Order: sequence, then structure tokens, then C-alpha cells
Amino acid sequence: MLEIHDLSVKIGDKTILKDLNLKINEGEVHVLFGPNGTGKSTLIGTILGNPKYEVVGGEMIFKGEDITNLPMHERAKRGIGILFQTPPAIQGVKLLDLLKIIAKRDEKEILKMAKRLKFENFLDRDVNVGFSGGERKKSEILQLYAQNPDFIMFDEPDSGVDVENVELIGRIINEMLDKNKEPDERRKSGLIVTHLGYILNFIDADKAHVLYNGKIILSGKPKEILNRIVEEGYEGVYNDSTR
Ligand SMILES: Nc1ncnc2c1ncn2[C@@H]1O[C@H](COP(=O)(O)OP(=O)(O)OP(=O)(O)O)[C@@H](O)[C@H]1O
Repeated sequence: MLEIHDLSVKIGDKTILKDLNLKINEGEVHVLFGPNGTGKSTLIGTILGNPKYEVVGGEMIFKGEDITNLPMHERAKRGIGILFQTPPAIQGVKLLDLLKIIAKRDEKEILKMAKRLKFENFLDRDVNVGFSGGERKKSEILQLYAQNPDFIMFDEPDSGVDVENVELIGRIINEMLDKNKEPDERRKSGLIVTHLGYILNFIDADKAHVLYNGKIILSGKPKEILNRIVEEGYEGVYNDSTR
């Protein structure tokens, strides 16, 4: 679904990502770990097409098409979606009205999902205005569910969410990524940035990567990678990778 070849990205005159390679097949969910400031949000923003990030080398191929120079809305049209770390509030727009505009699913399905998220009482409120951290996450999940993109990036879906809701959100993300279907019926793919990995108890992730100083230094099974990070720290993992 998504192939990234030798991607290098700058912000201003600072190079953040260096010759990065990543391949996420249809039906796969990948996890991205890495210390603060290492370029995780930069990678997500670059895939999304945020003009703040300047691609100075390499290419991004999505569903066989080179999207490296496509504007953001064209990428969204092709099925790239995101759950932001800190989503914006939209004064004067009711959540239900926004959902109706962006929906690629039946309204009944969306209302059912709102109930599952225990969020039906928020549909008449302005989008994200005065919402708590966890409520914003639910609002964004509901918007993503309505949009139904094929490739979804999650930037710290567990930040600011309590234990009970991490489980609920994790299970819903798992379903949105087709993980409750048989492997050969899965059509969605995802990339999840998480610091603590707790949400991975509820999401069936296929592969994890460690991003360090703008490069992927290690890839493997999510639980094994997480254990290594906990045991050795990022610096230890990096030192091992250079031996
Ligand atoms: N506008 C900017 N000007 C200069 N440097 C920037 C700018 N925006 C981001 N950076 C730098 O780019 C680097 C990568 O940032 P990025 O947000 O991608 O890291 P991250 O891995 O997502 O970090 P975190 O885990 O803390 O969210 C950081 O050193 C950051 O300071």
C-alpha cells in the first residue's frame, strides 16, 4: 500500500529524516517507536503532505502512485487519514454536522460507533471545543471512522487517555484496521506512533520500527522491539545496531 524509498526531509535548513525506507503492505499495521525529537511526527506529516516538511530526496508511492509532490487534500482523497496528537477545535461547527459532511459511511453506522465510544452526547457540541484530552481523541476516532480511509496514521492515540478508554479506543482502532477480519480479507493499513506501547495490548500490530536520529535503526516484532527498548533504552538499541 505504501512504499517509502530513501526519503530525506528538511525543516528550514535542518535535515530531520535521512534516506529513510519503509514498506507497509495492504492489511498490515506498523508501529513507530523513537525518542523525543527524532522525527516521528515529521515522517507522519511528510506522508500526509504538510508543506512545513520539505522533501529533499527520495519518493513515496501510495497504491502504486507517486504521491511525493501531491498536495495534502489529494492524498486525503486517495485514502490517507490521520489521528492527530493535538487536534484543533472548530468553533461554530457541530460534531454531527461535520460527520455528515465527511462521511463515507452510512449515518446509522456512525451513530452506532458514537454509542460504542460512549460519545453520543457530544454530537451536538462544537467540534473539540472544551473537550478534554480523552474526549478529543474520541471525537477524532469518530471522524476517522466516518471518513473510512484506507491508510490511517495514529500519532500517539493513547496520550491523555485513561486505562479504560485506551482499551476501548485500542479495540476500535484494531477493527478500523480490519484486524477482526481474516488476513486475506484485510484491506486497510496503519502506522501507529506510540511512546508507551500500552495500546498495543489491544491492537494486533504486525511490525515495529525504531526511528533514531532520522533513520530506522531496527525493525521486528512489536513486543520484542518494545522489550528491547525497555531493557536497553534507545541509546542501547542504537549502539547494538552499529556493532
Ligand atoms: N519549525 C521547526 N524548526 C526547526 N526545527 C523543527 C521545527 N519543527 C520541528 N523541528 C525539529 O525537528 C525534530 C523532529 O521533530 P518531530 O516532531 O518530528 O519529533 P518526534 O520524534 O515526533 O518527537 P516527540 O516524540 O517529542 O513527539 C526536532 O528536533 C524538532 O525540534
